Amino acid sequence: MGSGASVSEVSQPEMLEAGVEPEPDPPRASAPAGRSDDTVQVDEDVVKPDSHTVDIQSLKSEEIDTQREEEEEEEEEEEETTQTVVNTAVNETVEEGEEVSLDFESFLHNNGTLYSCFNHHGNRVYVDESQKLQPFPKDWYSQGRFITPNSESSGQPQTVASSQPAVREDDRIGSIYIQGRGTVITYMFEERVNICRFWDLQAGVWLLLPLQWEMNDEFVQARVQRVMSALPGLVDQKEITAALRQCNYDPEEVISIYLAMFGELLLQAPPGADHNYADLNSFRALLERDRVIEDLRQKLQTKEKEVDGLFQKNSYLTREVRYLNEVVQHLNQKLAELEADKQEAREKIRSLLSRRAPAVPPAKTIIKPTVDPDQLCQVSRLTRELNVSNKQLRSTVRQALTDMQNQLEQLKGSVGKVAQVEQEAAGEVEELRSLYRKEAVERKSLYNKLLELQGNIRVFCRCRKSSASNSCLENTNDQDVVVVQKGNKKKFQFDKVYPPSSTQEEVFTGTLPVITSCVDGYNVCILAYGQTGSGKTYTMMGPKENPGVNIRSIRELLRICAEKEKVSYTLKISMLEIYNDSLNDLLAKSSGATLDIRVQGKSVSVPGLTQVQVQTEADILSVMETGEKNRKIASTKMNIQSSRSHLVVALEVEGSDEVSGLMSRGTLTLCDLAGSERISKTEAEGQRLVEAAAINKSLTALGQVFSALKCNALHIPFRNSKLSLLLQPCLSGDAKCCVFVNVSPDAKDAAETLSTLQFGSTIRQVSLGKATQNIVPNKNKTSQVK
Ligand SMILES: Nc1ncnc2c1ncn2[C@@H]1O[C@H](COP(=O)(O)OP(=O)(O)OP(=O)(O)O)[C@@H](O)[C@H]1O
Repeated sequence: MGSGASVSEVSQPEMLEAGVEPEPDPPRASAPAGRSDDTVQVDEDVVKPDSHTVDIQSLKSEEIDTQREEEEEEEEEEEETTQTVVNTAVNETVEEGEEVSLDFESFLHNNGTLYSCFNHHGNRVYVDESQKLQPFPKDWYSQGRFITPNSESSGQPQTVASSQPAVREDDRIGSIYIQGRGTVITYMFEERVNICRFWDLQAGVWLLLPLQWEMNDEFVQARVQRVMSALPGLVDQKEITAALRQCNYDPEEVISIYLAMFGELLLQAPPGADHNYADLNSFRALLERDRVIEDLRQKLQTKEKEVDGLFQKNSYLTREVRYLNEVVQHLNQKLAELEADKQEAREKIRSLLSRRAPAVPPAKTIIKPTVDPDQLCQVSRLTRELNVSNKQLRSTVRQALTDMQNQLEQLKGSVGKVAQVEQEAAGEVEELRSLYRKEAVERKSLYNKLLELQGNIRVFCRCRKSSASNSCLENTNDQDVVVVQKGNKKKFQFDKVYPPSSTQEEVFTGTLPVITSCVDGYNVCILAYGQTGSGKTYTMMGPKENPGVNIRSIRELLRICAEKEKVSYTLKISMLEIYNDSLNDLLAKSSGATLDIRVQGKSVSVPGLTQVQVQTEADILSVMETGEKNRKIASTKMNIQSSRSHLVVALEVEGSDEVSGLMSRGTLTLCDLAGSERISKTEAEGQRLVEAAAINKSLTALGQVFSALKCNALHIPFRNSKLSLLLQPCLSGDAKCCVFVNVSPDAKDAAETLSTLQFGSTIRQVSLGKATQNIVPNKNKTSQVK
């Protein structure tokens, strides 16, 4: 709209950008900040031809007609009313932050005089020759015309009606019902700079429609849904609405922009579809990190393949060398044999020659040769042949030796090259590994930051199933639960509210993120709080055929451990119960010995507590079964009910990373608290009274710890009970905690339900300090993260 619109038009986008919802009160008309002179001082500079209100009149001409009729009916009061308007306009002073709407116009009288006018709350005044404000006379409407900048430039004078800009076909006029405000008329301007606005009857101007209101509009909702269905990874409806505004409510344009920015990542729903990222930038950074890690992993795989190829080539060449060595050896052997043959032949010749030349008889004695000349010829031929073959053999062997030597030299050269390439590849692999380690650590820290943003303590409310027709719970939705007690209603908010119809699987899903953290080396605790019979044991342990959080979280933990091939994990389980403020080891071979808690600095331990090393789910189930059995035997012996004690199952997870050489140690503590109940209500006596008092004392101490954490007290009273002391590592700085507050929907339990929800509400306001990872370098490994 025009510059005559109120200051609220300027301030609204700032509110929307900051994600602040405006007050539901209708905006009041006021002067724009820094333009307080608009109210009274009318000088030539300020009073310019302007028709900012005219388009409004065209849209709402009926309203103006009605207004005029009313004015005629009140003709007697006209003088007085107009005078009041003038006085108001003249005397109006602008307080800081107050809004005034003034619309400036020029009126050309048929007598040729141009008057500066302005309109305040539907009342028009003009500036007369002596620069004084006068009420605009009614008969002047037929004695002149209002001039707009357009009509001036074209030189075509216009009537009041014809100066109103037409509403284009593409522009959309609608209405929306806003609670506390009624139905407001909305208008979506086609120009990109202008966004959804509504007509404020009171202020008489078009105001920006707050983003939150706009999200209620069916037209906008349909487009938001279109974007969300095309991009399941995009979950922030406010962001989508803002993007739609920027794209002139064109969902296809929004989809193509997001796809161009984030690729196909947004085509898949984020892990945990009910997950709402508090900080979309963290989510994007996380996705970006994942992409980098994936690239690095692929690079690492390529390099490893290259190294494998080189190793294969190397072993092939080694085999070749070995074969050639064998050939050389064989040829040497043959040469030796030939030498021996040659020697033998020589011997033979020598013997033949000696036989040919016998002892010389005395002179003149003619001795007939004893050797047959044919034989001799044969021998000499043989000798010649032998000599020739000997020469050939020598040259063949010499040639073969030279060839082999050459081949050996070549092989030596390529082996050297292979070694060099291998060395280079090993260096690259090491570099990639260190990058991978760095990225993995960074990813973990980002994941952890995400959890920190969501809060290190998450509180869930689970409503038990009920057969009673009277329910004290109503209006439950995803995060809110309302308790009705004696006609009074009280609403509580939690990270998630599980209605009676929720399944064990759905309830477990809420705890998934913290289980991943336990494997990464954080102390993690899941505990159930609530009155007796509200479903704590059902939530934590559950029946065998439909197990609860305990078994499911252990299963998930084992699955994550198995997934990490390069990390070897050692798991140890312990089980204890706290009855009447004393600790009983449920896995001890011999019963009876009570345990104590030792505190050293920040570490809390139970000396003498049995820890059993486990590997599989079956191992864990069998250990837990033993613990449960021991708990029952002990409770029967002492004539107590097992549910009158707190049960604490702790699973210690120690990981050793082969690649990074780092050691991590996290603990998953699963705690089924004894039922909170009022002694007066149960009318407990004797042993039962002592138990109830001990339970209440320990739960009160736990409540005091949460209250102290809530107000960041310097002293946190962990030592007030064994329960709170034992849970100290799960509730102080370096832990992540999920608390289930279990409630009964029965009307008769309304008081207990209310107090349980109040307890849960206190916990929800606690934010633990920054969680720290229990990671140390593995002493057996030399490599560490740099
Ligand atoms: N969500 C549920 N669906 C079906 N049955 C349930 C549910 N929650 C609780 N129950 C049933 O209600 C009864 C009481 O539940 P449970 O023993 O878990 O209560 P509890 O809070 O652990 O009590 P206590 O403090 O005495 O140990 C059990 O029979 C259990 O099977």
